[in-house]
Amino acid sequence: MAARHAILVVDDEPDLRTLYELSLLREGYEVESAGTVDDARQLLAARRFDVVITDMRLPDASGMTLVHELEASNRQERVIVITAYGSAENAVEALKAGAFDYLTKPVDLKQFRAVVAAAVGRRAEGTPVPPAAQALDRLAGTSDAMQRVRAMVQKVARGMAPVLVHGESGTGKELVARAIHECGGRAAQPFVAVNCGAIPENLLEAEFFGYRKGAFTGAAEDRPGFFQAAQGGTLFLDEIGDLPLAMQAKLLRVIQERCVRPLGAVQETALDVRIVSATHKRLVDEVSAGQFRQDLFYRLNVIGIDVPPLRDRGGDIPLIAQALLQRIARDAGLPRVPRLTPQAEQALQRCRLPGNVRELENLLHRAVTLSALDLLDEEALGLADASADVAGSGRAPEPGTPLREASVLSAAGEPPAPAPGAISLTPESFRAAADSGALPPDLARHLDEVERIILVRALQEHGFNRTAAGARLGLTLRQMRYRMARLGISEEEASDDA
Ligand SMILES: Nc1ncnc2c1ncn2[C@@H]1O[C@H](COP(=O)(O)OP(=O)(O)OP(=O)(O)O)[C@@H](O)[C@H]1O
Repeated sequence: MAARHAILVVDDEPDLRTLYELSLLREGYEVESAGTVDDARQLLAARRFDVVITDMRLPDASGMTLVHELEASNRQERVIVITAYGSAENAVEALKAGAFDYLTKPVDLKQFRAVVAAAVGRRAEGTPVPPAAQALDRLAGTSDAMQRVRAMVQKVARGMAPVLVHGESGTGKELVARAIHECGGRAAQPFVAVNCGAIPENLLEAEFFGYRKGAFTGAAEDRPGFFQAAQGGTLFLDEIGDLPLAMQAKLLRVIQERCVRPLGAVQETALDVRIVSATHKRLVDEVSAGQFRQDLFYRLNVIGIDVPPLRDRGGDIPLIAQALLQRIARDAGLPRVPRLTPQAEQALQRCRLPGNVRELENLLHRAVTLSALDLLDEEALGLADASADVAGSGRAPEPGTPLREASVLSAAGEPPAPAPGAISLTPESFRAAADSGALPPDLARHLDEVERIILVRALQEHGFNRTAAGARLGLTLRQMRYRMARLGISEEEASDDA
């Protein structure tokens, strides 16, 4: 039986009030009820509740008034609003104003119990959770933009409202999503991150919703999908803009109905999952172009958080670099955390980093790997010649002058690129590269770097047309997009393709 959490029910219809009360009492909650906003105010003035469940339409005022008042007075109560069928705008407005969650009339009692349990349950579980401050601290930077992002994270973490994080590749969208999860009441529950652009189209349903043994050829056993895996926690849908239209419709249904039916199953399972999605695309444009469902956009984008590109917060680079170096040193088991010389910090701030923080991270990783020194200068970063490459200039790189890329390649033991133009990497040149020079201390990262260089070069050769660059490398557009996203290659330059 649930702990004695106190719930206030506000509804002017006596029958409904009784229905909610009975249902809650049966779950072991302590319940009080009110028929008007004014009655509710009096009860709230006399004591604290854990949850307030309020109808939107009340005789003396709107349920929104209560949401606003509780929010303004910093009360701890979580508010669940009950909206009329088909009034999604009200639900969105309530979530934006700080409501924890909403239910639509006619209220399904199973869902009602699940939403109330979510509102009170997580607090009671007592599982140790990482302190919220840690999650926020991982988002380094003191710029106004980052402070705004952190404030938003803290604000939205408390509720269930779907959040859409927007920003260029590598800006830290996933870090923001994790911070939302860790700062909220779901921190002790799973955080499941899914790259929507990376899953082959024919597997999407099975991966998202799971399947039962025998549902299709090869389904040898029952398997839960991402939704089931995220039960009680957060599902992070990265690159949501890459989801094919047919799958968007299915996703919308699951989000609306809050239950999922695995392939081959008869029964649906109720879901308690918070959705945070991310995209580098302007989804509004995708909606106009008919590439993204408007109704799904509306569902996902209840709260929007914009993570600005690194060039717009260049002043944060030293702090972010320091945080990244700490992590790199820890992962590599280094006895001391390498530092940057002031000149190296300045060079980094002048540097064009289209791949944003991920590119900065790769660059530092490379420097730490290749330099035995604790103090990293411009040369160690491969930026000695890059001083003219001004951050924020918005200039496209000169064709054939991928400064950093060329320096990596030679550092990794391959002959430097003859600029301009591409090198054809024959099996022999691979062999030569692999045979000469030091063995990489981290093969996966080394291969990532090589892949990145090749992709960037192909993109440059093909005027940043991803389709053509992909075709040149034997990759489909989908594979190309995924690889670019994974390696933090800016889509900004590449987005003008056919
Ligand atoms: N403000 C920051 N402080 C410290 N590290 C950061 C910050 N922002 C991002 N990072 C780090 O940069 C890397 C890229 O971040 P993340 O994966 O969150 O970006 P993303 O926008 O989700 O990328 P993509 O669009 O390619 O999925 C990660 O290693 C992350 O930890």
